[in-house]
Amino acid sequence: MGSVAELVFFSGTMDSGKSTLALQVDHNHRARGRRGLLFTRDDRAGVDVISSRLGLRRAAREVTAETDFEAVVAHAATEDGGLDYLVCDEAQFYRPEQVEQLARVVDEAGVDVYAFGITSDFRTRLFPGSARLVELADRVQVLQVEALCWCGARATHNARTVDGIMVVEGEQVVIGDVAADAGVVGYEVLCRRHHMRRETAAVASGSDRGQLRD
Ligand SMILES: Nc1ncnc2c1ncn2[C@@H]1O[C@H](COP(=O)(O)OP(=O)(O)O)[C@@H](O)[C@H]1O
Ligand SMILES: Cc1cn([C@H]2C[C@H](O)[C@@H](COP(=O)(O)O)O2)c(=O)[nH]c1=O
Repeated sequence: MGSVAELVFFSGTMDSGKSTLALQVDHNHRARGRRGLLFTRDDRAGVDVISSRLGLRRAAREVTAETDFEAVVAHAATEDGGLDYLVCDEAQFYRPEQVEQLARVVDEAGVDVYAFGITSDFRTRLFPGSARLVELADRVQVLQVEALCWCGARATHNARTVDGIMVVEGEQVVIGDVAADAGVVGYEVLCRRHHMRRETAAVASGSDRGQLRD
């Protein structure tokens, strides 16, 4: 507020509180009279919504491949009295060009951008949108709440399971959840050691469903 605008990337594994923090940041800025917009892409709960596992939920604008953030901000400046900040959830799914637009929104229009997303996919590879955010952000902030691996260590990586078995091949984007009843495709957060060993909680407990898939 009154200071130089920033592009901040809040990064963490799945289930580390990113969407909760996104809605808290929006709440705090809005409470002080700042004008902002919420964006997301492919939230688990559906389109046009940011949802947190703590139960918070707010309407948001759905980002598509066509979304042009500079145009949105320019339009708001002429029609709606301008914007002070953008909150951008699921930013890993944004196109690198859209992240560049966000950087220009900060530098040329003085609008703060708070982006939230996972850095790497189930193969431990960077999402293109997250890579661009790491490259361009003024600050990359790791979430304070530590998601934990089944062994108790800090979870740093996201594993994907298909029918309960960890996989390392497949489409980069498959919307899903970490809940035990997540469906055919699920996710589990692990420490690096157990991600590299492909040891999910089910494998560690020796359950039938927790076998290794070649
Ligand atoms: N029943 C619960 N009680 C307390 N905290 C919870 C509960 N369910 C989820 N959480 C918290 O919410 C976090 C997930 O928040 P969320 O914003 O949905 O994460 P992300 O967007 O990073 O996937 C969990 O790490 C946990 O701290
Ligand atoms: C690891 C990984 C995740 N996804 C998807 C799964 C979820 O829909 C989102 C992450 O949401 P969250 O709010 O951070 O829990 O990303 C994916 O498509 N591909 C992956 O490799």
